Amino acid sequence: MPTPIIAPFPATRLRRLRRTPALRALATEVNLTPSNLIWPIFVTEIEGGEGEIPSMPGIERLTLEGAKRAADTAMRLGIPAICIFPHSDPDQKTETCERAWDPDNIGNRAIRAIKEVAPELAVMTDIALDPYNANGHDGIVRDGVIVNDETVEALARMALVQAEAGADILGPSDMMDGRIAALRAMLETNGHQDVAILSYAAKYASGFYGPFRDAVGASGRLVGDKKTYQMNPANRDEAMRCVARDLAEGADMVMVKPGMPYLDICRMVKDQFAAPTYAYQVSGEYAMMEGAIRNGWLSRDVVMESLLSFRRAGCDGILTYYAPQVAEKLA
Ligand SMILES: NCC(=O)CCC(=O)O
Repeated sequence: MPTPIIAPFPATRLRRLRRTPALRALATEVNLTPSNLIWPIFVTEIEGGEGEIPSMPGIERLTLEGAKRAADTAMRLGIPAICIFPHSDPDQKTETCERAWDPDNIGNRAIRAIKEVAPELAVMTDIALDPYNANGHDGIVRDGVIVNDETVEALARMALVQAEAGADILGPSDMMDGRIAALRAMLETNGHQDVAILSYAAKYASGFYGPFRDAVGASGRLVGDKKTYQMNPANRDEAMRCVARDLAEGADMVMVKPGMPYLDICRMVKDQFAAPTYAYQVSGEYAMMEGAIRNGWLSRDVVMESLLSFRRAGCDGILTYYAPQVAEKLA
């Protein structure tokens, strides 16, 4: 970091450059544009499953038709990517999770539906078994243990069908060891060498995911917690090891998740690795802000402020449920 030279007061008056909007514009250090945004959406296959998610006011689960409309909106607003999260039929969730690699599962149908109407929009996916797992875990559970290597094989199959359905960016969010290498090898050997991987590299075991689990219908299903695979919120060095490992295994981009409570990690990752770095402003962060805004306790300006904090922390982009609202404002 360069050391700023400060002449003694009154030669230096830092307020000079804050005096007018024009001067403040000239002295602005980071910006936010729609191209910094990835928009996570929930797509349901359940009859009547669409509509507002109570713990995420203003956010709806979409039908396939709704997902196509969202894709049109993203294109119109200059949002470069949509990320699909499936709300799948609870009766078809199993302990073996085979629907995760069914080409006709709701996630893969949504990829194809979006590509049909907006082929230029980048489609990102989620790679983890939880939407299709009877016990709500991201991996296969045997005798109460989330088994790593068998899960990684399942994730690689899931990756292949998503690539075949037309995904541009795969988002492994499972936190198993060795999954990036396995996905990369699966893509390379099957002619999908140009499909990108945005690794959920530093994903913490966080209470801020609560509303997301309501959104995808996983609440109440999870047996135990995810602490044997997601990271301890107390750890920083471990995040660096996770990111280094995922980049070395072939990740093209990396993510820190959640976002606002982990801005220190975002900054360290960007400084250390200079790779495309993203943060996920997760459902609980959305719920906190939106709940307070709707109660009149905070002004809506906090949304932009929160997103600028990611840019200041070095993030190239942000996954945020506020993407369309913010892009509309920036237009
Ligand atoms: N893989 C997605 C999550 O685990 C949660 C995201 C959120 O809470 O918004």
